[in-house]
Amino acid sequence: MKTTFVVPDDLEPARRDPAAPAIGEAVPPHNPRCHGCGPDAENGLHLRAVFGENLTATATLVVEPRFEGGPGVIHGGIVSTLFDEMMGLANVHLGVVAVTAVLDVDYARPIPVGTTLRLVGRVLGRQRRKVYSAVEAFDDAAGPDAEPLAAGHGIFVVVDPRAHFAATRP
Ligand SMILES: CCCCCCCC(=O)SCCNC(=O)CCNC(=O)[C@H](O)C(C)(C)COP(=O)(O)OP(=O)(O)OC[C@H]1O[C@@H](n2cnc3c(N)ncnc32)[C@H](O)[C@@H]1OP(=O)(O)O
Repeated sequence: MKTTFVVPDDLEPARRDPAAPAIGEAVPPHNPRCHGCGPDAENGLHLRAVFGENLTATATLVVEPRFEGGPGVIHGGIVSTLFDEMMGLANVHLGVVAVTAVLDVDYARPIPVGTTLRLVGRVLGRQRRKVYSAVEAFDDAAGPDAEPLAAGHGIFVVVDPRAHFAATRP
């Protein structure tokens, strides 16, 4: 991976919220209409992630023809959306609401339509209100030791959801 994103070396450890659903359980959608994970989003991605060990969240997704960008390959904006969402879902381990401030994506390989992606989001650590997270996308058919097809990083900022969405919540 060739990203220039810098993860600070003085991150504070992130702690799992004891009230979060157990490891192995589904990550609940944070908004039923969310384009990434919402079951009610008409044309959404409908990501269904599961909580994993070490502050991870994992999901699989088939790259459908409607996700095409270049001929026969996934649109880069879809990868960005998947990455934003998977890191956001991993952050649910922490029991906070954190919105994306920075999203960095390293598109390492073309991803053909029809690929089953295995997506793994992970919380790296915290710095005050900032949550640093990372994400990788693998070809699920390529086995556990395969290199990622794409990888990303994010900085999420913890907000008070009532105040943050006060003006926009329907
Ligand atoms: C609800 C869960 C959803 C999960 C999945 C989906 C995630 C999403 O897609 S969220 C939607 C996209 N994101 C947004 O709409 C956010 C829009 N931006 C904002 O609302 C604001 O800029 C916000 C909240 C990120 C930061 O504003 P504010 O609350 O005033 O924070 P502020 O005090 O400026 O900064 C807090 C810290 O974050 C840092 N920070 C803020 N923005 C950035 C940035 N762009 N780059 C780097 N650092 C940043 C600040 O430097 C500060 O760090 P430090 O502690 O080191 O001083």
